[in-house]
Amino acid sequence: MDNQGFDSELRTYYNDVKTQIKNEHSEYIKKHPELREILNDFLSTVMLEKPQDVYEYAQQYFSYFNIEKDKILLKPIIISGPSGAGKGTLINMIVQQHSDKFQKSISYTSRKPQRGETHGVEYYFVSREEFEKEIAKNSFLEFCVYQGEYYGTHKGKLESIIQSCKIAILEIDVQGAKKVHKEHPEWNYLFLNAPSLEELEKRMKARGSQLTELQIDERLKIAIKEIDESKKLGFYQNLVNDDLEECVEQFIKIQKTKYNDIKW
Ligand SMILES: Nc1ncnc2c1ncn2[C@@H]1O[C@H](COP(=O)(O)OP(=O)(O)OP(=O)(O)O)[C@@H](O)[C@H]1O
Repeated sequence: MDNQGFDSELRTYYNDVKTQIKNEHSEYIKKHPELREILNDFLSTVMLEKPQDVYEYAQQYFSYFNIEKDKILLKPIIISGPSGAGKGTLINMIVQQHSDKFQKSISYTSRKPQRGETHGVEYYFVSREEFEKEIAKNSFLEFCVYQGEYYGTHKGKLESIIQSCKIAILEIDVQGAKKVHKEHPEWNYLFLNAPSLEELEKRMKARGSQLTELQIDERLKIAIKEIDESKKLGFYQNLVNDDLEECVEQFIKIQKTKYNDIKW
């Protein structure tokens, strides 16, 4: 390439950056002799076995490093259900009572925190720009726009729950769950409902945040649609939240049958 057009100051700058990166890299390699070992071993076995599909071979070869002795990675649970069914209440109760087994997956959102909300508790509150950067990096398992704001499940955050050997619980609406199911049909999907539409309406009205009659009507219409669609999808296990204590018990009973390789 002809470098003559380069401004000399810019060239010096680039050279400095290049040297700096080179130094950083060699320092890192010096600190991690295992890197050379791993790569040498990998190349040697590739030369030895000469696989047809090197990508597939590499995937299998390196998956060995994920296996920690006795470490059991548990499938997440996706909970959907109409507004007012008690998803949030149920999840909080489960996580409080069984903190050794379950952990709530906290979503990212671009909306501003409301009074009393804390970053990392209700949501990870990020700016719209940060959220969009993460979308570009394909960091979300699923995301949606609700009332003009982004909401999504960050793969990295979810992975760290899975790696801690806990069952991650994700609250995701039916549309989001549909997307996740396409990628992970083996995960567990639970549809929580109130015992009746009347009870659903009662709970919506009883909630702190005052909803207008119109908003409640709107939510009930969406609820009917969601209940209908959940039945058609066929991958949900149904759970009715009538008495909360009983619902928690029922939830645990279901999970005992699904996760029988852990101590209950
Ligand atoms: N078993 C129950 N019996 C009576 N009330 C309940 C029960 N479970 C939850 N509730 C109440 O119903 C209301 C809605 O609960 P919650 O906010 O957990 O619902 P949600 O499904 O998470 O709704 P949204 O999707 O709108 O956030 C709350 O006031 C909660 O205290």
